[in-house]
Amino acid sequence: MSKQTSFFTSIKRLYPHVRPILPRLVLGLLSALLASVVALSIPQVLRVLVNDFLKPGGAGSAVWISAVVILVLGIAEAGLVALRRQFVINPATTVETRMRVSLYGHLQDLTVAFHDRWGSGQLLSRAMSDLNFLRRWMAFGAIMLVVTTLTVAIGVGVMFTMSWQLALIFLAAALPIMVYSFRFRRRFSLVTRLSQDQAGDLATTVEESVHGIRVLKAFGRSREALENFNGQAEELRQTEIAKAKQQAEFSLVVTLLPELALGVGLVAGILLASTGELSIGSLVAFFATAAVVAAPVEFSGMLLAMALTAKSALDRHFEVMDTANTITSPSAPQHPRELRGGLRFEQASFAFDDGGPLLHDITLDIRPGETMALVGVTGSGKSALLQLVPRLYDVSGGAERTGGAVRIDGVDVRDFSVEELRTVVAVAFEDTTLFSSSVRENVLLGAPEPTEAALDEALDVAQAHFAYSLPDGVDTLIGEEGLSLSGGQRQRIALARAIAAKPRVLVLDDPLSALDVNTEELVEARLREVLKDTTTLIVAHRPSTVALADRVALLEDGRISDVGTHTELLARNQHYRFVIASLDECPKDLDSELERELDEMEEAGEARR
Ligand SMILES: Nc1ncnc2c1ncn2[C@@H]1O[C@H](COP(=O)(O)OP(=O)(O)OP(=O)(O)O)[C@@H](O)[C@H]1O
Repeated sequence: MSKQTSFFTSIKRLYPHVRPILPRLVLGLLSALLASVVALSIPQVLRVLVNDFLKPGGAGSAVWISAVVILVLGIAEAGLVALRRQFVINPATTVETRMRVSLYGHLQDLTVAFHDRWGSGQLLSRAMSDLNFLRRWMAFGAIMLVVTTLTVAIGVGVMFTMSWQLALIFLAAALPIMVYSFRFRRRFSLVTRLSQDQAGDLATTVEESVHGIRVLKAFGRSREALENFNGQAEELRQTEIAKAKQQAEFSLVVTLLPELALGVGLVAGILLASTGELSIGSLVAFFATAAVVAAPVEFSGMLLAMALTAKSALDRHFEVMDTANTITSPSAPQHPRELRGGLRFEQASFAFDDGGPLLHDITLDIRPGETMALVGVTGSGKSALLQLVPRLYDVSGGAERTGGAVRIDGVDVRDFSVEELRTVVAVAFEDTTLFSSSVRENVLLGAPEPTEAALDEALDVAQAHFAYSLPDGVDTLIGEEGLSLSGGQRQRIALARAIAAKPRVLVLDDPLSALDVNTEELVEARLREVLKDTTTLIVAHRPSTVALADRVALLEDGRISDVGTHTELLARNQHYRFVIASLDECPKDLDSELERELDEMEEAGEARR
């Protein structure tokens, strides 16, 4: 949670967004203000009517004229209120949309480490309900707060001109209201922020359970999920009740005190009128004005609550917007003299924000066009290491660059422009994400030339021919809103996406894990052809994936402990044998496998001679 800021410090930050629509907001404000002035002038018509005409011998036509004037003023007031709406609604929705788009853009820029820390529901509630509330506040709450304050100030001024004694009684009632408002502001700020955060957590729970619905059902946990949700929803309900109670208490005070003042004022007014110090017309006009002033005062509880909620929504918005993106392009990006795809880790170290050191002193050289498999026990940091290449995470050491480096053709990946780096490097993860669009758009997402031929080639290499048989072929909508694909199908589309990007460096995180053995063999055969010119770093969880590689790097205790061919490592590295033995479908007898591999190599050597 961010540090506490004052109301005006927070609201001031809205100004750059509001500046373009300021003229219309001012027009809206003027309309509302004029509506209040019109409302305040109605009692003055009454005053003139009572003082000058409602007496024996007074002109009867004056009553009709007054009625017509009051009617015209009433219509003018209604027209001005409608005009306020007209002026502000459109621009306020524009501000809301722009702020939402800039939030979305910033979320796209922010690092993966940021997204690891933030629950999706918290971001969702900021992008949707907080900004929605801000729009309503700009279009209504903020304007009415200014108008109300001015109406009360003008109204009290008018009341003073009519009777300073009665006006003082009203002012005396305002003092406790001000003290109470101050206390209310502090308590309400806390509770409104709590309710927004709880709503965000609730949204995260909904999102998680919708995504995990199969697991919840399969493990029969739907009931527990419901109980957990119920608990969270109940917490939010309690907070909302606390909010409503505080608002109700405030409304009680701001309604009761002016009414009390009205009662005391009535007695004092009659006394003053009986002594001739106050005319009957002024007394009537005073109370009519007091009624006009009391309405916005009673309204002020709601307006204050709205303003505090808007402040809290803005604070939540800027918590995200103020988070700096630490993975950015340098001011003077560098390019390799010749892009060949040589990938080098130089004493690279890495730790997740909330974890201890995971990788240290990683040194590994992958030649241009070489395919290197990365093998290590589960949790050893293979995926983390891969993600350093496209800078999904940066090596440790920050700006001082004390945590080693990852280089492509000699250039530190931090010296590339991020856009260029991500065209040089393409990735496919085991856990695939497809977007709600067609197969074609998913596959050609990063393709330099999004042609039909590129699509066909990528689908062919990834053995994703099934895409042509989908209801609308490659134009079938897939992803969350589209047709559900099997795990293996999804992986093949994700692999096709990485291939279609035609990268110099391909980073694959066990991308074949969900394929059956036959399909995997076919994909591997085609991949071998395609990978000839592409430097590839591939996490291998299966011996068959290891077989795809020219060499294998062994990740052990946070460093690369050995590099060599599969056969070399089998022959000399005990830990490698242990890791291979623990992989799925591993050959049970590694010694026989080693002998067989060596025989094959010997035969191949003799054949060449
Ligand atoms: N976003 C994260 N924040 C903090 N810690 C993480 C994060 N992702 C992974 N870890 C931790 O870092 C360690 C290495 O994770 P990583 O996924 O790189 O391992 P791996 O070798 O790829 O594992 P596997 O073979 O099971 O896929 C694990 O202990 C994991 O719990």
